[in-house]
Amino acid sequence: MTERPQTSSIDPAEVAKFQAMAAEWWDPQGKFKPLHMLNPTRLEYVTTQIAAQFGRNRDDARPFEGLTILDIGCGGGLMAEPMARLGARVTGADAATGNILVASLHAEAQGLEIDYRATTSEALAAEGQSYDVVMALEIVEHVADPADFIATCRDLVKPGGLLIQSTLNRNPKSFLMGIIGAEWVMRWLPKGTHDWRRFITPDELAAMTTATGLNVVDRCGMVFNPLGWSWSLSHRDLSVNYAMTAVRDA
Ligand SMILES: C[S@@+](CC[C@H](N)C(=O)[O-])C[C@H]1O[C@@H](n2cnc3c(N)ncnc32)[C@H](O)[C@@H]1O
Repeated sequence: MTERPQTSSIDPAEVAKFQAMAAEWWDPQGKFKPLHMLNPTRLEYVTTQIAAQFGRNRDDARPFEGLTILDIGCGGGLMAEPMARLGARVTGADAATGNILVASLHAEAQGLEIDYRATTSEALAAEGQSYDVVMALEIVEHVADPADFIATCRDLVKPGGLLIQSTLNRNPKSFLMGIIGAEWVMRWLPKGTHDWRRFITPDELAAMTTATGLNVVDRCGMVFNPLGWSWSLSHRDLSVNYAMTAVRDA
């Protein structure tokens, strides 16, 4: 583990926003509707990357048996649950205690064993925890210092493991789609959920990730098609939502 001054990744105002919405995590028509819509596409991306890195066959019933996964900033567990169903040993961590309560109750009702913790990346790193895969999905735009947060995530990845991040690009189109479209026109998200200035371009995210010593091996867009009302993966279009995979050298 790299020695760095211990700073907090928490931006209290950001965490308070999610704490206030905690009860709505599992309502597909509620305040997290965009994440519910995006989830199958994110799952497709994440499972493809993990299967490729660890030589697993996604057609198996539980292809990720034996792998440990940390879902940092797990919210209500929208991604933690499917990963547990695929056989992984999942830890879900979130700074908002309300989220962890909702996530734990939901997993229990589903008969899923997930180790949910109200904590932060830096606290887990300080405990010396490490995982085969760290998923940091839609969180880097909400933390106090993205570069510092990514460096802590790197510490949490075992050698040979993966850090998979997803976030929003910063450009005029993402302002139109991510703020005006999603928050003001469609009202999919409460106004103010996102601050466009905190969105991160793929090059910025790749630079911050590479600076930690991780190797970025894939960047992929997640594209909303308003005609088909569907999402798809695209390695050509990273203009709004995108994901990035990085490997820690073995
Ligand atoms: C947009 S939500 C994404 C939730 C989940 N990853 C998903 O995509 O379904 C961001 C989450 O990150 C959490 N969060 C923000 N800052 C955090 C921090 N420093 N440590 C842990 N969780 C944090 C928030 O409480 C919130 O639940």
